[in-house]
Amino acid sequence: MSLATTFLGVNFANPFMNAAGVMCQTENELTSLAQSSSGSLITKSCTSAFREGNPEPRYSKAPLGSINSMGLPNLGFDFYFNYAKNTFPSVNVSNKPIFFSISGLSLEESTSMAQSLCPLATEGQVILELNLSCPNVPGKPQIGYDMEDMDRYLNAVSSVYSMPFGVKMPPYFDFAHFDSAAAVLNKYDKVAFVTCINSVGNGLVIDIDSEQTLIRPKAGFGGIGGSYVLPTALANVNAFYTRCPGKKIIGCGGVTSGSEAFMHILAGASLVQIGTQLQEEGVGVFDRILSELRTLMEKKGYTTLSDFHGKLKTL
Ligand SMILES: O=C(O)c1[nH]c(=O)[nH]c(=O)c1Cl
Repeated sequence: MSLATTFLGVNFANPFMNAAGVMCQTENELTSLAQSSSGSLITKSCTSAFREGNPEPRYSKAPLGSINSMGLPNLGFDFYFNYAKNTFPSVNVSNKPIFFSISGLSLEESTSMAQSLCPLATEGQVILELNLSCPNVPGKPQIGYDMEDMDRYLNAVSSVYSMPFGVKMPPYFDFAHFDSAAAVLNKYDKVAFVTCINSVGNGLVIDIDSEQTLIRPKAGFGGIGGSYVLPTALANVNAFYTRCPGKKIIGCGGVTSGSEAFMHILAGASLVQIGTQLQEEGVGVFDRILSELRTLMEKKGYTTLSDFHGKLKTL
């Protein structure tokens, strides 16, 4: 029985990692992930400069998951670059790969960061996940919901970034949108993986006792994560898995146990990101879900992920 896998020519001890944004903003959080049982980790989506983010409370647990409107708080590109280049190698006891998330507030900012990151990628130190789906920066619509904008971003980043990279996509809810988003992604061979999904944008969770919203920013509107989004996450994983045959899929959304991880892999995910459940449970979630997935595979007679990867059966 092995949960090891190869992704973009890199070896992973297991398919699990954090979702960008969760437990990955500070050095301590990143090092805690580096020394956890995860197979890899990803840095908080960064902008060129330090960002305070939205007023708190900006994250809340909710009955079936979470709501957040963090507003892209991060320590700035240089911090994460230096972490990945200098600090991470010294704390990376299990030699796990590290992903690097960027989310500029403009095409120029994202392109500039990608260009600066490229040398580290060519040295095999990082894998870029370009975030096209932050729902929480007031006045900045999600790039992934504007096909022409997404095309322009991918064209610009591809022209300065010489290595394979991936994109973090928003959830789509219509076959026409799966088709048009996949058509844009398939124009770019350098887009080697697609991470589905980011939080389901601009939900509203209400506390019936206080009759208030749970978070302060944007009148309480925020990205929804956790069990609420599992069916949408699985659908997006499978929709892009079938529409982008030359690309790998990373699944994100609603993974709280080995069962949901199994579903994501069955739907086509090669790696699996954990967000809300990691935020609520801590890094022990990786040990638990690894054990649960092993037990489930044993029960079904599978010994490797490829035994069931992408093998979802339809009726
Ligand atoms: O508010 C955030 O920082 C945030 N929150 C999300 O749920 N997804 C994102 O991509 C980002 Cl960038």
